[in-house]
Amino acid sequence: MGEEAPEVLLDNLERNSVLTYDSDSQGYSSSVVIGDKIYVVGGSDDATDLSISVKVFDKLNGKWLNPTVLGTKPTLSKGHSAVLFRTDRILILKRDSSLDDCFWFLEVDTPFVKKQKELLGTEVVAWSTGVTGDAPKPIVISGPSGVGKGTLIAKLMKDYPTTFGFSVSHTTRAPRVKEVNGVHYHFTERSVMEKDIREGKFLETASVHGNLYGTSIEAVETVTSAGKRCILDIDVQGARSVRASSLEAIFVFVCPPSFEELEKRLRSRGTETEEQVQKRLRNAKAELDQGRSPGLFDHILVNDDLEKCYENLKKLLALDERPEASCEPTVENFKFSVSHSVSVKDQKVLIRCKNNGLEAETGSMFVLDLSSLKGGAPGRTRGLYLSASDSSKKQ
Ligand SMILES: Nc1nc2c(ncn2[C@@H]2O[C@H](COP(=O)(O)OP(=O)(O)O)[C@@H](O)[C@H]2O)c(=O)[nH]1
Ligand SMILES: Nc1ncnc2c1ncn2[C@@H]1O[C@H](COP(=O)(O)OP(=O)(O)O)[C@@H](O)[C@H]1O
Repeated sequence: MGEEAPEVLLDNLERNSVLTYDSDSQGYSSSVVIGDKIYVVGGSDDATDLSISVKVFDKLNGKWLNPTVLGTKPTLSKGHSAVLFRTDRILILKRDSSLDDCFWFLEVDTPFVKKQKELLGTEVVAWSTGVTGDAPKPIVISGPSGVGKGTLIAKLMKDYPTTFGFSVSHTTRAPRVKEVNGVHYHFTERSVMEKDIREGKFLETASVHGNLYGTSIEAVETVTSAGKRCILDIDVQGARSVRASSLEAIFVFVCPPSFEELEKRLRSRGTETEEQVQKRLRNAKAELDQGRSPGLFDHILVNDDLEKCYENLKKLLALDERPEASCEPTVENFKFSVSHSVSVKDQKVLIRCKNNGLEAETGSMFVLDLSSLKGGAPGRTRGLYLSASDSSKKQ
């Protein structure tokens, strides 16, 4: 990468505006000026990498910065528009893409990105997929070892396979006999996991019973991209981290009816050595105290009779009223067919779609309302509302 900004950028520095252009070598790129930096989004330097690239140019010292790019990147498209939103993120609208792949946010100065800049000591940007509607909240389930979290989650997944998806954590602990890599956990070497943590791939991590555990951003996105509600089985430290993150979730703590019963279940499961059982029981005492501490968990369930506890879990997830929770788009069969132009006003993005080869008047207009945005990196940006504007209804 050269040290000089492309001419096309320099021409537009003063206007602080978005520029979108076609380039033979790089495909479709756009640049957005924010403060002293220019964010160039689009194209790819590497023919094997099919994701949209991001470059950052520092106007103060005239140098390109090499940003750490976090989150799942959007794939290259036939073009896109880029608009600055709330001074800390850029909304990318991909052309010719379906509703679930159309809206992306490149966060450049959100609280999450600021924190990652401090942690990593580099320039950081983070991608977050935009989703229409208010997707159902993920569910965090915590509780001491042997209390029955896995049993309850397995029942939920079996009864509602299209509604729920399990966030497959990474761990450095050894697999148990019946555990499958990639299904129950991603079993990982400590050195690999530590490297991934440094690279910002995790939503949260914790050291539990002497091993590292963590929820990767990808684990959550795999579930949500499949249109399912994410279930996280994580310890109390992890729950605390998720509480502090932008992933708005429902937090459920599962308690045993007694400590003796917990010990009995843990031993009868037969998956741990005596030494490991002792360690888990010691940790259980602290976890039970923390689980009951105010403000962390929304619900506490006592898992005495399994069926009763399962019914209570379903009730609090409102499954009896809303069996197939979904996040229906507000505009059906939406697709930016060929090209579009955008403008932003009062947290609303006006999108003018042009039909193939026809006059602009025959296109359609949509309004993307961003006033109820929630979430964001790491994870998805929810609460986008798309509606057809009056002029498009006339057609
Ligand atoms: N923070 C965090 N905790 C996790 C994660 N995955 C699993 N755990 C927790 O790690 C603890 C030990 O899990 P595991 O070794 O499967 O044993 P089990 O709870 O006895 O079945 C449990 O409290 C899990 O909830 C994760 O990704 N992050
Ligand atoms: N309500 C319950 N009553 C009796 N045994 C239970 C109950 N819930 C779970 N178990 C059993 O307790 C053991 C531990 O459950 P598991 O789901 O593995 O716990 P966790 O995932 O919280 O470590 C398993 O053998 C499971 O079959």
